[in-house]
Amino acid sequence: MRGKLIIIEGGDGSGKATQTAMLVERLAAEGRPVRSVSFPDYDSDSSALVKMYLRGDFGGDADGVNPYAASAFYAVDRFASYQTQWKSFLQDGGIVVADRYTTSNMLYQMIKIDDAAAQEAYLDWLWDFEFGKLGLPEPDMVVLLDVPLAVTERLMAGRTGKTGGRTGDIHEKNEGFLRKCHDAYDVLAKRYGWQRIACADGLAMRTPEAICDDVYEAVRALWK
Ligand SMILES: Nc1ncnc2c1ncn2[C@@H]1O[C@H](COP(=O)(O)OP(=O)(O)O)[C@@H](O)[C@H]1O
Ligand SMILES: Cc1cn([C@H]2C[C@H](O)[C@@H](COP(=O)(O)OP(=O)(O)O)O2)c(=O)[nH]c1=O
Repeated sequence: MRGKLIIIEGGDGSGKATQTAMLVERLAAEGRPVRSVSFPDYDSDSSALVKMYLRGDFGGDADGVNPYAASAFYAVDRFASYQTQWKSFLQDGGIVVADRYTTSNMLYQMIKIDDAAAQEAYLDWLWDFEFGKLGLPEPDMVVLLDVPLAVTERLMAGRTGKTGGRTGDIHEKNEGFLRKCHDAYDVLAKRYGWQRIACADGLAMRTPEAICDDVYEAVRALWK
């Protein structure tokens, strides 16, 4: 029987890597077969075009890079990861916890499009492309780490990019991007029924443990 695919989604620095690791640890402690994956898969050659994109090789302004092309770079990176690393694990009943997934394309690429009807068309295309045409598995649950914009900005200060650019990737350079992302959360969380987890109390982050408790509670519904 197929296992479960759980996505941990959120803005840059929202705690995805932290919560992914904590959730995996908790599920493993219950004796469940579980592993994590992370996208982009920077360790794999399949992320080459994503790295070129984030470095600015197709243009230093992310808004100027065709969202369909950029989506395809990330989607084929996921395809390579799925086929070579975790397809059989999931199909044999394993639980896969993913730090980012198709949901990140929904967020970061959709916001390059201004027109609402064109955004809808993009989302429909993306769903069909990744889950239909490429045959990637649809998530069983998407957990959105909900961090207010002001808190995100504070957390991100001082972080450096992972893709080799001295000042971070082209998304991080684009200030408007962060705000647009937060606005898009609402739309996407409602449209796709994502589980929102409040990660801050006012301007302060809640502890990773408190957030993990809420993530775990949400995820438990998958086995009820
Ligand atoms: N609940 C939290 N409160 C304070 N700091 C946190 C919390 N969760 C994560 N962090 C820290 O914030 C930074 C970004 O976290 P990380 O899990 O790498 O986020 P992401 O994967 O979303 O970029 C790290 O330095 C991490 O230790
Ligand atoms: C996985 C994925 C990431 N992205 C974007 C989100 C980030 O801005 C960028 C790099 O992802 P990531 O390295 O996870 O960013 P960060 O560590 O800054 O949180 O790629 C997409 O646009 N589509 C995708 O499918």
